[in-house]
Amino acid sequence: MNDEKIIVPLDVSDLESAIALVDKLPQVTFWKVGLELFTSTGPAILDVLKSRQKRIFLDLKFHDIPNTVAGACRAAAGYGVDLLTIHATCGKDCLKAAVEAVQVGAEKAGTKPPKLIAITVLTSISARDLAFDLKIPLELPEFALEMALLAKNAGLNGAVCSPQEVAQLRNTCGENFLLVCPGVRPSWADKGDQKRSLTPSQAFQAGADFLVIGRPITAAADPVLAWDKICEELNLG
Ligand SMILES: O=c1ccn([C@@H]2O[C@H](COP(=O)(O)O)[C@@H](O)[C@H]2O)c(=O)[nH]1
Repeated sequence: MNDEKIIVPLDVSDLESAIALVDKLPQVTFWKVGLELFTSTGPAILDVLKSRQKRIFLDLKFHDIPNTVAGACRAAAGYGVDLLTIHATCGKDCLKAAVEAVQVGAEKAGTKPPKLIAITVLTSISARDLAFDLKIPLELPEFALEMALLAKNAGLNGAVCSPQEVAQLRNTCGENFLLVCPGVRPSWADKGDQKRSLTPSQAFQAGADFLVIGRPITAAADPVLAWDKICEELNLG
């Protein structure tokens, strides 16, 4: 295991702040670009990250009808990013269309297709939210597993899941299915809106391939110190 397994989100609203964060943390090799930054500033940040030889997780969480999602996936695959997200709850037809679309988009742009990974159940959703607000009749771990299997059977490369479900998904979906865990919190960090979290070492031990850790680092008084503390706790060099 090494520190390239920790992905840090650039959850800021403008390009200047994003670049400042990237420059403040040169140790970070894998950055996540999500809805806030991409919606406010477009793809410019992707070129900045590529020019600094960073890996990119484009976390746009597509969720729409198959034709629309396929179009978005074709476009996103052309950016030459490493990871791309879609919600598993788009359904089987949509997931299959997305799998084909990333290949087509990447080929047209002459780039490597991104690994397409499906959101199972957002880490900000509790078991109570799922049952009482979303009216899903399955227990949360079972629903997360069903979403991961739907994605796997549709040909996706992996899933995004909470560290609390990662062991079960690893056991069922196998070693080659990529499992990326947000909702990770060191014992000293505030949980914020994350409702199903574990610590970084617990998440890796449970079988995560990659962790997404944002505010414990980016909102810390000293982000470099917070990053070093997490790496130290994980014995990473
Ligand atoms: O289920 C999900 C899917 C994506 N995310 C994203 O991960 C980061 C987490 O940031 P923190 O500051 O560590 O909470 C954020 O960009 C989310 O959009 C998630 O949290 N849960």
